[in-house]
Amino acid sequence: MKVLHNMHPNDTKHYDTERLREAFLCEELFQLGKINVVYSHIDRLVALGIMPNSQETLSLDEVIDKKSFGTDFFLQRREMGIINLGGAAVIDTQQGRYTLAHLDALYLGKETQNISFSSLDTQNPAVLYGLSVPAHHQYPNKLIKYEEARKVQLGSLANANARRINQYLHPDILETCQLCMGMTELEKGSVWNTMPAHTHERRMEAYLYFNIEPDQVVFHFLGEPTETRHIVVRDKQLIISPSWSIHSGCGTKNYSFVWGMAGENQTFDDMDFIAMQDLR
Ligand SMILES: O=C[C@H](O)[C@@H](O)CC(=O)C(=O)O
Ligand SMILES: [Zn+2]
Repeated sequence: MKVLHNMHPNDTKHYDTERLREAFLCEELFQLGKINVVYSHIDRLVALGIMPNSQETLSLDEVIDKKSFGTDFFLQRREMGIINLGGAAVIDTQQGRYTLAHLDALYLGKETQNISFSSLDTQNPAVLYGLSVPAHHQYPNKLIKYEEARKVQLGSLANANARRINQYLHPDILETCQLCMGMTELEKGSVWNTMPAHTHERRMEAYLYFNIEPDQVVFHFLGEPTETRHIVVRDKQLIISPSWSIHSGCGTKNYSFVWGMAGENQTFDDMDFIAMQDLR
């Protein structure tokens, strides 16, 4: 398990490229036949990269033992959201079996047990991206198909930021303790996400970029609004963004990303937008 620590904005000003990448970026979350786990001390968010091959089932309990989390099983005091970025997947739990097509999502509430993952298509393995945060109430498990996600159209081609936001774990779709999750798809010819940039003091955010071809990159912008830095991000890499940091990106071509938020509220519109004149 990879552990990422908190960073202070005053320290972050002095980070060089290597140190920035160590603190904010996870380069290799997905490996075929494996479950990879990243533990961030920011809001105790856990990111999981789960890539079952079609021959074997991957069980969460085999990777996350009692010692790593101090509980009898992973979701004893946590909730989790999963979005499938690959081929069809089956997720089995003691509470039920769920089939996820490409870009379907699943919410697993507190106390869900015996979770395992498998791929249905031998040619096209499932790529399951999970986020988990502490939870103190049990809400029902729920499959949210791509078509059922709440759609929001933002930006314009003239501003190179036309994009569709798909909200899966959102208060209008289902109740969760704190986790919110969605996926943003940029239209062809659009390259900017989340500009004008914002912060949200009460929530951290995680960005998992995908649909980036090998010869393309995204420049992810972070830092305090008056002390911005960038990290070059490639396909299926994860950025952890503390609440004081902007989180925005510009690609060499259109791309997609999964965003997830955790913290003390789920009020999407309490963001502090940064005026373009104030960015530095
Ligand atoms: O606080 C909200 C998150 O940053 C994302 O919803 C932003 C996003 O997906 C976008 O603007 O494209
Ligand atoms: Zn945000």
